Amino acid sequence: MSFERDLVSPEPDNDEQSLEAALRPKRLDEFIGQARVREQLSLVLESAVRRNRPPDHVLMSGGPGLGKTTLAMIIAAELGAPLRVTSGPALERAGDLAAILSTLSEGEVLFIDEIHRMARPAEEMLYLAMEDFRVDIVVGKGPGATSIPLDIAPFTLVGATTRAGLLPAPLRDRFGFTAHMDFYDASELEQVLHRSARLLSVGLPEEGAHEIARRSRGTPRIANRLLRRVRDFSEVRAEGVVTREIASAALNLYEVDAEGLDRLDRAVLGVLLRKFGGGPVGLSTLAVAVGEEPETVEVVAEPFLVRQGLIARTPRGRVATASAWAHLGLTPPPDAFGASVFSGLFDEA
Ligand SMILES: Nc1ncnc2c1ncn2[C@@H]1O[C@H](COP(=O)(O)OP(=O)(O)OP(=O)(O)O)[C@@H](O)[C@H]1O
Repeated sequence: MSFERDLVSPEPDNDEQSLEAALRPKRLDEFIGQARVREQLSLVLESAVRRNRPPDHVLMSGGPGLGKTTLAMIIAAELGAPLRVTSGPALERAGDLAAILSTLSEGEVLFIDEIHRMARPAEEMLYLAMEDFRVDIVVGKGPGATSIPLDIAPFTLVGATTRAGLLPAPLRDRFGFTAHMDFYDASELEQVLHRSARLLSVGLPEEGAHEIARRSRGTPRIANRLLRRVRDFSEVRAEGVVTREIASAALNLYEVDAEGLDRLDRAVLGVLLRKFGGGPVGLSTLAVAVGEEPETVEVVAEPFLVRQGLIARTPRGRVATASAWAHLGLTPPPDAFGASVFSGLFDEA
Protein backbone atom coordinates (compact mmCIF):
# COMPACT_ATOMS: atom_id res chain seq x y z
CA MET A 1 0.00 0.00 0.00
CA SER A 2 1.37 3.41 -0.79
CA PHE A 3 -0.18 6.83 -0.68
CA GLU A 4 -0.48 9.59 -3.25
CA ARG A 5 0.78 12.66 -1.42
CA ASP A 6 0.68 15.25 -4.16
CA LEU A 7 -2.57 16.90 -3.30
CA VAL A 8 -1.90 18.04 0.24
CA SER A 9 1.89 18.06 0.24
CA PRO A 10 3.21 21.55 0.96
CA GLU A 11 6.13 20.92 -1.43
CA PRO A 12 5.66 21.88 -5.10
CA ASP A 13 5.11 19.20 -7.80
CA ASN A 14 7.68 19.03 -10.58
CA ASP A 15 5.35 20.50 -13.15
CA GLU A 16 3.73 22.95 -10.76
CA GLN A 17 6.37 25.64 -10.80
CA SER A 18 5.28 27.48 -13.94
CA LEU A 19 1.66 27.42 -12.76
CA GLU A 20 2.78 28.84 -9.43
CA ALA A 21 4.70 31.60 -11.15
CA ALA A 22 1.51 32.71 -12.90
CA LEU A 23 -0.33 32.96 -9.58
CA ARG A 24 2.36 34.74 -7.58
CA PRO A 25 1.49 38.22 -6.35
CA LYS A 26 4.01 40.67 -7.80
CA ARG A 27 3.79 43.58 -5.34
CA LEU A 28 3.50 43.87 -1.58
CA ASP A 29 -0.05 45.23 -1.66
CA GLU A 30 -1.20 42.15 -3.62
CA PHE A 31 0.33 39.79 -1.04
CA ILE A 32 -2.48 38.39 1.13
CA GLY A 33 -2.27 37.78 4.88
CA GLN A 34 0.89 37.93 7.06
CA ALA A 35 -0.21 41.46 8.01
CA ARG A 36 2.55 42.07 10.52
CA VAL A 37 5.32 40.86 8.20
CA ARG A 38 3.90 42.97 5.37
CA GLU A 39 3.80 46.11 7.48
CA GLN A 40 7.29 45.61 8.91
CA LEU A 41 8.71 44.82 5.52
CA SER A 42 7.10 47.77 3.83
CA LEU A 43 8.77 50.08 6.38
CA VAL A 44 12.17 48.46 5.86
CA LEU A 45 11.83 48.74 2.08
CA GLU A 46 10.42 52.23 1.98
CA SER A 47 13.10 53.68 4.21
CA ALA A 48 15.79 51.99 2.11
CA VAL A 49 14.30 53.46 -1.06
CA ARG A 50 14.19 56.93 0.55
CA ARG A 51 17.79 56.69 1.70
CA ASN A 52 18.77 55.25 -1.65
CA ARG A 53 20.66 52.45 0.12
CA PRO A 54 20.14 48.68 0.02
CA PRO A 55 17.98 47.57 2.97
CA ASP A 56 19.18 45.29 5.76
CA HIS A 57 19.43 41.60 4.99
CA VAL A 58 16.12 39.77 5.44
CA LEU A 59 15.56 36.29 6.85
CA MET A 60 12.22 34.56 6.28
CA SER A 61 11.27 31.51 8.26
CA GLY A 62 8.19 29.33 7.92
CA GLY A 63 6.92 26.07 6.46
CA PRO A 64 6.92 25.22 2.74
CA GLY A 65 4.31 26.87 0.53
CA LEU A 66 3.65 29.86 2.80
CA GLY A 67 5.03 32.45 0.37
CA LYS A 68 8.74 32.90 1.11
CA THR A 69 9.86 32.78 -2.52
CA THR A 70 6.98 35.05 -3.49
CA LEU A 71 8.02 37.58 -0.87
CA ALA A 72 11.67 37.49 -2.01
CA MET A 73 10.53 38.35 -5.54
CA ILE A 74 8.33 41.11 -4.18
CA ILE A 75 11.27 42.59 -2.23
CA ALA A 76 13.30 42.89 -5.43
CA ALA A 77 10.32 44.31 -7.33
CA GLU A 78 9.58 46.91 -4.65
CA LEU A 79 13.23 47.98 -4.65
CA GLY A 80 13.33 48.03 -8.44
CA ALA A 81 16.38 45.77 -8.14
CA PRO A 82 17.41 42.65 -10.05
CA LEU A 83 17.03 39.30 -8.27
CA ARG A 84 19.51 36.41 -8.22
CA VAL A 85 18.13 33.09 -6.99
CA THR A 86 20.05 30.16 -5.54
CA SER A 87 19.62 27.63 -2.76
CA GLY A 88 21.59 26.26 0.17
CA PRO A 89 22.11 22.78 -1.33
CA ALA A 90 23.56 24.38 -4.52
CA LEU A 91 26.27 26.11 -2.47
CA GLU A 92 28.45 23.10 -1.74
CA ARG A 93 31.79 24.91 -1.86
CA ALA A 94 32.88 28.43 -0.97
CA GLY A 95 33.76 28.88 -4.67
CA ASP A 96 30.12 28.37 -5.66
CA LEU A 97 29.12 31.31 -3.52
CA ALA A 98 32.16 33.44 -4.48
CA ALA A 99 31.17 33.09 -8.15
CA ILE A 100 27.76 34.56 -7.37
CA LEU A 101 28.85 37.25 -4.92
CA SER A 102 31.59 38.59 -7.14
CA THR A 103 29.19 39.14 -10.04
CA LEU A 104 26.36 40.86 -8.14
CA SER A 105 25.50 44.34 -9.29
CA GLU A 106 25.00 47.21 -6.87
CA GLY A 107 21.74 46.88 -4.93
CA GLU A 108 20.97 43.41 -6.32
CA VAL A 109 18.83 41.08 -4.19
CA LEU A 110 20.34 37.65 -3.62
CA PHE A 111 17.76 35.05 -2.60
CA ILE A 112 19.11 31.89 -0.93
CA ASP A 113 16.32 29.36 -0.41
CA GLU A 114 16.86 26.63 2.21
CA ILE A 115 19.73 28.68 3.58
CA HIS A 116 20.13 26.25 6.51
CA ARG A 117 21.43 23.63 4.06
CA MET A 118 24.43 25.64 2.88
CA ALA A 119 27.89 24.04 3.31
CA ARG A 120 30.02 25.36 6.16
CA PRO A 121 32.80 27.04 4.10
CA ALA A 122 30.21 28.90 2.01
CA GLU A 123 28.46 29.96 5.19
CA GLU A 124 31.66 31.43 6.59
CA MET A 125 32.27 33.35 3.39
CA LEU A 126 28.77 34.74 3.62
CA TYR A 127 29.39 36.24 7.10
CA LEU A 128 32.03 38.60 5.76
CA ALA A 129 30.06 39.36 2.61
CA MET A 130 26.96 40.29 4.58
CA GLU A 131 28.81 42.48 7.02
CA ASP A 132 31.58 44.16 5.04
CA PHE A 133 30.61 43.47 1.40
CA ARG A 134 33.90 41.67 0.99
CA VAL A 135 35.02 38.10 0.28
CA ASP A 136 38.39 36.52 0.93
CA ILE A 137 39.43 34.37 -2.00
CA VAL A 138 41.91 31.69 -0.91
CA VAL A 139 44.57 30.97 -3.50
CA GLY A 140 46.75 27.85 -3.24
CA LYS A 141 46.77 25.10 -0.64
CA GLY A 142 48.51 24.25 2.61
CA PRO A 143 51.07 26.55 4.28
CA GLY A 144 51.61 28.53 1.07
CA ALA A 145 47.94 29.45 0.70
CA THR A 146 47.16 33.17 0.70
CA SER A 147 43.88 34.94 0.87
CA ILE A 148 43.09 37.84 -1.42
CA PRO A 149 40.38 40.24 -0.23
CA LEU A 150 37.89 41.25 -2.91
CA ASP A 151 35.32 44.02 -2.54
CA ILE A 152 31.84 43.17 -3.76
CA ALA A 153 28.91 45.44 -4.60
CA PRO A 154 26.56 46.26 -1.71
CA PHE A 155 23.63 43.83 -2.00
CA THR A 156 20.68 42.61 0.03
CA LEU A 157 20.56 38.99 1.08
CA VAL A 158 17.15 37.41 1.46
CA GLY A 159 17.42 34.02 3.12
CA ALA A 160 14.55 31.56 3.48
CA THR A 161 14.43 28.63 5.83
CA THR A 162 11.88 26.12 7.02
CA ARG A 163 14.12 25.39 10.02
CA ALA A 164 15.22 28.68 11.63
CA GLY A 165 16.48 26.71 14.64
CA LEU A 166 19.14 25.05 12.47
CA LEU A 167 20.79 28.35 11.50
CA PRO A 168 24.01 29.05 13.37
CA ALA A 169 23.75 32.14 15.58
CA PRO A 170 26.48 34.12 13.75
CA LEU A 171 24.48 33.81 10.53
CA ARG A 172 21.12 34.57 12.17
CA ASP A 173 22.57 37.65 13.86
CA ARG A 174 23.67 39.17 10.57
CA PHE A 175 20.12 39.57 9.34
CA GLY A 176 18.68 42.98 10.21
CA PHE A 177 15.11 41.82 9.84
CA THR A 178 13.49 38.43 10.42
CA ALA A 179 10.04 37.65 9.07
CA HIS A 180 8.21 34.74 10.68
CA MET A 181 5.59 33.38 8.29
CA ASP A 182 2.59 31.76 9.96
CA PHE A 183 -0.03 29.44 8.60
CA TYR A 184 -2.91 31.36 6.99
CA ASP A 185 -6.37 31.46 8.49
CA ALA A 186 -9.43 30.41 6.49
CA SER A 187 -10.47 33.93 5.48
CA GLU A 188 -6.96 34.73 4.15
CA LEU A 189 -6.96 31.50 2.17
CA GLU A 190 -10.35 32.43 0.75
CA GLN A 191 -8.83 35.69 -0.52
CA VAL A 192 -5.93 33.74 -2.06
CA LEU A 193 -8.47 31.45 -3.74
CA HIS A 194 -10.59 34.32 -5.08
CA ARG A 195 -7.51 35.99 -6.53
CA SER A 196 -6.32 32.74 -8.17
CA ALA A 197 -9.83 31.98 -9.45
CA ARG A 198 -9.90 35.37 -11.17
CA LEU A 199 -6.52 34.70 -12.81
CA LEU A 200 -7.59 31.20 -13.89
CA SER A 201 -11.07 32.40 -15.01
CA VAL A 202 -12.83 30.03 -12.63
CA GLY A 203 -16.28 30.93 -11.25
CA LEU A 204 -15.83 30.70 -7.48
CA PRO A 205 -18.71 31.77 -5.23
CA GLU A 206 -18.09 32.51 -1.50
CA GLU A 207 -19.19 29.09 -0.22
CA GLY A 208 -17.04 27.27 -2.78
CA ALA A 209 -13.98 29.23 -1.64
CA HIS A 210 -14.87 28.54 1.98
CA GLU A 211 -15.08 24.80 1.35
CA ILE A 212 -11.67 24.67 -0.35
CA ALA A 213 -10.01 27.00 2.20
CA ARG A 214 -10.93 24.84 5.19
CA ARG A 215 -9.29 21.82 3.57
CA SER A 216 -6.07 23.63 2.58
CA ARG A 217 -4.01 23.10 5.76
CA GLY A 218 -3.34 26.82 6.23
CA THR A 219 -1.12 26.85 3.12
CA PRO A 220 -1.64 28.94 -0.06
CA ARG A 221 0.24 26.42 -2.23
CA ILE A 222 -2.21 23.68 -1.21
CA ALA A 223 -5.19 26.03 -1.64
CA ASN A 224 -4.14 26.81 -5.22
CA ARG A 225 -3.60 23.14 -5.97
CA LEU A 226 -6.98 22.08 -4.60
CA LEU A 227 -8.58 24.89 -6.61
CA ARG A 228 -7.12 23.46 -9.83
CA ARG A 229 -8.44 19.98 -9.05
CA VAL A 230 -11.87 21.34 -8.19
CA ARG A 231 -11.86 23.42 -11.37
CA ASP A 232 -11.19 20.27 -13.46
CA PHE A 233 -14.05 18.49 -11.72
CA SER A 234 -16.44 21.40 -12.19
CA GLU A 235 -15.57 21.74 -15.89
CA VAL A 236 -16.16 18.06 -16.58
CA ARG A 237 -19.06 17.30 -14.24
CA ALA A 238 -20.79 20.65 -13.70
CA GLU A 239 -21.15 23.95 -15.49
CA GLY A 240 -17.69 25.20 -14.53
CA VAL A 241 -18.87 27.01 -11.40
CA VAL A 242 -17.36 25.86 -8.12
CA THR A 243 -20.29 25.73 -5.71
CA ARG A 244 -19.87 24.34 -2.21
CA GLU A 245 -21.39 21.03 -3.33
CA ILE A 246 -19.03 20.78 -6.29
CA ALA A 247 -15.97 21.66 -4.17
CA SER A 248 -16.99 19.16 -1.55
CA ALA A 249 -17.74 16.39 -4.06
CA ALA A 250 -14.45 16.97 -5.90
CA LEU A 251 -12.33 16.98 -2.77
CA ASN A 252 -14.11 13.91 -1.42
CA LEU A 253 -13.28 12.21 -4.70
CA TYR A 254 -9.63 13.12 -4.21
CA GLU A 255 -9.88 11.89 -0.61
CA VAL A 256 -9.12 15.21 1.07
CA ASP A 257 -11.54 15.34 3.98
CA ALA A 258 -13.35 18.24 5.66
CA GLU A 259 -10.31 19.17 7.78
CA GLY A 260 -7.76 18.66 5.02
CA LEU A 261 -6.64 15.18 6.07
CA ASP A 262 -5.79 12.85 3.21
CA ARG A 263 -5.63 9.07 2.96
CA LEU A 264 -2.27 8.67 4.73
CA ASP A 265 -3.30 10.98 7.58
CA ARG A 266 -6.50 9.03 8.08
CA ALA A 267 -4.70 5.68 7.79
CA VAL A 268 -2.28 6.74 10.55
CA LEU A 269 -5.15 7.87 12.76
CA GLY A 270 -7.23 4.77 11.94
CA VAL A 271 -4.41 2.39 12.87
CA LEU A 272 -3.58 4.32 16.03
CA LEU A 273 -7.19 4.15 17.19
CA ARG A 274 -8.42 0.81 15.88
CA LYS A 275 -5.30 -1.32 16.29
CA PHE A 276 -3.61 0.32 19.26
CA GLY A 277 -6.56 1.69 21.23
CA GLY A 278 -5.25 5.27 20.88
CA GLY A 279 -1.62 4.48 21.85
CA PRO A 280 0.95 5.13 23.06
CA VAL A 281 2.62 3.42 20.13
CA GLY A 282 6.12 3.84 18.67
CA LEU A 283 6.65 5.59 15.34
CA SER A 284 8.12 2.56 13.57
CA THR A 285 5.30 0.25 14.69
CA LEU A 286 2.81 2.79 13.43
CA ALA A 287 4.65 3.10 10.12
CA VAL A 288 4.76 -0.69 9.57
CA ALA A 289 1.03 -0.89 10.32
CA VAL A 290 0.20 1.65 7.58
CA GLY A 291 2.79 0.21 5.16
CA GLU A 292 4.95 3.34 4.99
CA GLU A 293 8.49 4.33 5.93
CA PRO A 294 8.79 5.81 9.45
CA GLU A 295 10.25 8.96 7.90
CA THR A 296 7.20 9.46 5.69
CA VAL A 297 4.89 9.19 8.66
CA GLU A 298 7.07 11.47 10.76
CA VAL A 299 7.77 14.17 8.17
CA VAL A 300 4.66 14.07 6.01
CA ALA A 301 1.66 13.10 8.13
CA GLU A 302 2.57 13.76 11.72
CA PRO A 303 3.25 17.52 11.82
CA PHE A 304 -0.22 18.32 10.50
CA LEU A 305 -1.93 15.78 12.78
CA VAL A 306 -0.10 17.28 15.76
CA ARG A 307 -0.95 20.83 14.65
CA GLN A 308 -4.63 19.85 14.37
CA GLY A 309 -4.51 18.48 17.92
CA LEU A 310 -5.36 14.98 16.71
CA ILE A 311 -2.26 13.22 17.99
CA ALA A 312 0.41 14.03 20.54
CA ARG A 313 4.06 13.01 20.53
CA THR A 314 5.16 11.66 23.88
CA PRO A 315 8.33 9.95 25.13
CA ARG A 316 6.49 6.61 25.07
CA GLY A 317 5.10 7.03 21.58
CA ARG A 318 2.23 8.59 19.69
CA VAL A 319 -1.09 9.08 21.48
CA ALA A 320 -4.48 9.93 20.00
CA THR A 321 -6.42 12.83 21.52
CA ALA A 322 -10.18 12.98 22.10
CA SER A 323 -10.51 14.97 18.84
CA ALA A 324 -8.98 12.08 16.90
CA TRP A 325 -11.70 9.69 18.10
CA ALA A 326 -14.32 12.28 17.25
CA HIS A 327 -12.80 12.94 13.82
CA LEU A 328 -13.09 9.30 12.78
CA GLY A 329 -16.50 8.97 14.48
CA LEU A 330 -15.23 6.31 16.90
CA THR A 331 -15.89 5.89 20.60
CA PRO A 332 -12.78 5.80 22.78
CA PRO A 333 -12.46 2.90 25.24
CA PRO A 334 -13.49 3.89 28.80
CA ASP A 335 -9.90 4.15 30.06
CA ALA A 336 -8.53 5.96 26.94
CA PHE A 337 -7.76 9.21 28.74
CA GLY A 338 -7.28 7.77 32.22
CA ALA A 339 -4.26 8.65 34.33
CA SER A 340 -2.67 5.27 33.51
CA VAL A 341 -2.32 6.11 29.83
CA PHE A 342 -1.61 9.82 29.92
CA SER A 343 0.34 10.39 33.10
CA GLY A 344 3.71 11.96 32.42
CA LEU A 345 3.28 11.58 28.68
CA PHE A 346 3.06 15.15 27.53
CA ASP A 347 6.62 16.24 28.02
CA GLU A 348 7.49 16.79 24.34
CA ALA A 349 9.27 13.86 22.70
N1 LIG B 1 0.33 35.65 0.58
C1 LIG B 1 0.04 35.07 -0.58
N2 LIG B 1 -0.89 35.59 -1.38
C2 LIG B 1 -1.20 34.98 -2.54
N3 LIG B 1 -0.60 33.86 -3.01
C3 LIG B 1 0.35 33.32 -2.25
C4 LIG B 1 0.74 33.90 -1.02
N4 LIG B 1 1.72 33.15 -0.47
C5 LIG B 1 1.94 32.14 -1.33
N5 LIG B 1 1.13 32.24 -2.40
C6 LIG B 1 1.09 31.30 -3.53
O1 LIG B 1 1.47 30.01 -3.06
C7 LIG B 1 2.42 29.40 -3.93
C8 LIG B 1 3.64 28.98 -3.14
O2 LIG B 1 4.33 30.11 -2.63
P1 LIG B 1 5.91 30.17 -2.50
O3 LIG B 1 6.56 29.39 -3.61
O4 LIG B 1 6.28 31.60 -2.37
O5 LIG B 1 6.12 29.42 -1.13
P2 LIG B 1 7.48 29.13 -0.35
O6 LIG B 1 7.22 29.46 1.07
O7 LIG B 1 8.63 29.81 -1.02
O8 LIG B 1 7.63 27.58 -0.51
P3 LIG B 1 9.00 26.71 -0.44
O9 LIG B 1 9.48 26.81 0.97
O10 LIG B 1 8.50 25.33 -0.82
O11 LIG B 1 9.94 27.30 -1.46
C9 LIG B 1 2.71 30.42 -5.03
O12 LIG B 1 2.01 30.04 -6.20
C10 LIG B 1 2.13 31.71 -4.55
O13 LIG B 1 1.48 32.36 -5.61
